[in-house]
Amino acid sequence: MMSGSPGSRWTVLLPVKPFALGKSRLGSWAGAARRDIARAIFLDTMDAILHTPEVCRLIVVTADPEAHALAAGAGAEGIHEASVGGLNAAARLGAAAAAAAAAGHGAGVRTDPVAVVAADLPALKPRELASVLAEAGPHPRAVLADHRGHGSTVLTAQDPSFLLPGFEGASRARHAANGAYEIAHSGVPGARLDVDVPGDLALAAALGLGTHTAAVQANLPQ
Ligand SMILES: Nc1nc2c(ncn2[C@@H]2O[C@H](COP(=O)(O)OP(=O)(O)OP(=O)(O)O)[C@@H](O)[C@H]2O)c(=O)[nH]1
Ligand SMILES: C=C(OP(=O)(O)O)C(=O)O
Repeated sequence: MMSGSPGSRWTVLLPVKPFALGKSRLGSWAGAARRDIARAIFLDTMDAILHTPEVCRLIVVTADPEAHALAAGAGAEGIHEASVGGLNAAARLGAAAAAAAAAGHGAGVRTDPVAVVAADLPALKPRELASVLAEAGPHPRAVLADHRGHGSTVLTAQDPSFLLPGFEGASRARHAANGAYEIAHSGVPGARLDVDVPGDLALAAALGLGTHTAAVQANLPQ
């Protein structure tokens, strides 16, 4: 749980859409439970990040008061998003806060690297995130492709001022074209498995869901 040890140096930005709006593509299958699924997936993603020793700071960026309360209860920080302006705008808000914190420490103080992590990774394991961050570390910017190879689930930057988020659509190619090093895909399936459609949840279940998502999923049509 965010040890603050000498090896823990990453700031993770975790943007999440209000639970009542997010994961709309699960709606026709999950019905009234869609909100519960969105919340559970966020909680499992956040738990995995908080149990990653290399992470010293977690900033949740959201317009949802419930997500803020859950983040605070878990020991994370929150940044309020005044309007739901998309993932890139939320990532930029978080990166600006991380950059401001670094500036506040004065000249010559090392800037901690930042990683934006998608909040829809219910099979993410701390050892996977640790491995992704270790590989990303030497590169100015780095990207992890999602399980389809089309989108991105993690984007990192050594300097938060140069995160340059280009999520949405074919974001893996966009991030790579914009200079981000492509992180190797082997051994981190949970870090790549963003849940967009019902079939993704079955794929995530095969990898091992976090406890919150597993509990909600048990009451849904299989
Ligand atoms: N803070 C914030 N997070 C966002 C926003 N849009 C998307 N996200 C988050 O970015 C991640 C990837 O987004 P999507 O896959 O589009 O997720 P989603 O919008 O919940 O799903 P759909 O409604 O099915 O498109 C998810 O963890 C979302 O919660 C936004 O406007 N603000
Ligand atoms: C926002 C993105 O993903 P999704 O496919 O989950 O919408 C993305 O991969 O850039």
